[in-house]
Amino acid sequence: MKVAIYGQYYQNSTEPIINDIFVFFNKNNVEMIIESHFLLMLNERKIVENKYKTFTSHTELDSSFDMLISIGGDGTILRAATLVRDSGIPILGINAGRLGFLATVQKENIAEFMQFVIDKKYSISKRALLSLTCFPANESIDEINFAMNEITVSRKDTTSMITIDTYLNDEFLNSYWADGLIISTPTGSTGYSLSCGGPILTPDVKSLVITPIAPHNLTARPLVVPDETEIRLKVSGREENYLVSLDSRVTSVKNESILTLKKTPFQINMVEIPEETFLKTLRSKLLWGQDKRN
Ligand SMILES: NC(=O)c1ccc[n+]([C@@H]2O[C@H](COP(=O)([O-])OP(=O)(O)OC[C@H]3O[C@@H](n4cnc5c(N)ncnc54)[C@H](O)[C@@H]3O)[C@@H](O)[C@H]2O)c1
Ligand SMILES: Nc1ncnc2c1ncn2[C@@H]1O[C@H](COP(=O)(O)OP(=O)(O)OP(=O)(O)O)[C@@H](O)[C@H]1O
Repeated sequence: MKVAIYGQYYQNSTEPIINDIFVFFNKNNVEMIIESHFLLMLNERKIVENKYKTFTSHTELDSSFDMLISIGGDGTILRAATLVRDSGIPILGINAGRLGFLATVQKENIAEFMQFVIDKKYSISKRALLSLTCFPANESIDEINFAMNEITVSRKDTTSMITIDTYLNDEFLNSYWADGLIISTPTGSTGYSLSCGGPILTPDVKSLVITPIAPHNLTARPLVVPDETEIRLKVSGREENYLVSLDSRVTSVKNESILTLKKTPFQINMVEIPEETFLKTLRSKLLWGQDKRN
């Protein structure tokens, strides 16, 4: 078995996690290829030896890898997705961060859960992604053009709201007057969209959610549409530019540009361990059932 190991940060809490993973994988003859910046961080702190092979970019991750293990929080998983791209390599998240909604393996259970990985006792949860075309073209979007959580347009350098003309499959939907608009995948429905009043979708639902951010049209509400819908946006406002984000990546786009959002032809494969299903994560991470009345 061959796995890629990726992390963004080093903290004191990293050492026991890395120890657990490395001891377990070495004992079970799993080949580990480590992202070069992460290995450098670990080498500097003398946590792992320098004997491991490394990778630096998505071009080196091919079908010979069985899995990518992401060590960190949800932000690290979103970055990991930009490494695997359309390769189909499944991602497993070990939560070294705070919430870890997508990073489902808790650091207390690493050896137990890695045994599931070796025994192939896991399922794959396919996550739909969104991509964006901008007219006129915008180079910084073209570089990594997909989002696993959401694509958001929002105001920039001003408190003044923006107007977002929105079309679904060429039919006019609405002109939102708001701080911004979120187009979320089912995966992203528990992220930013949820904070703005959007519904939670289970990961396998074939839909997108259009959620306005603080709309001044008080009747505007989150809307669920089929994920085959082509969504076109035209933003206008007092400033010359507005912000477009794809997950954690942000760029600036000129007013009146035409943005076209579509589901990507490929999906990201997330590893789902039997003990850590989406429904269990909902209960544990969103504290469902904590109300003492039931
Ligand atoms: N007000 C908000 O809730 C808000 C605002 C901006 C961005 N976000 C989310 O943060 C993501 C980017 O993450 P980051 O690490 O760069 O920013 P960050 O460091 O600000 O973290 C945002 C928080 O959102 C959580 N999160 C991210 N994706 C999630 C998901 N699919 N389900 C449940 N929780 C999720 C993370 O665990 C983290 O606690 C965005 O894609 C967006 O979904 C949320
Ligand atoms: N490899 C790591 N080792 C130790 N701590 C880490 C590691 N990666 C992330 N962290 C901790 O988790 C924090 C958040 O990480 P990350 O940006 O990946 O997630 P996030 O998007 O903020 O989501 P979450 O709320 O799930 O942590 C970091 O600031 C750091 O404190």
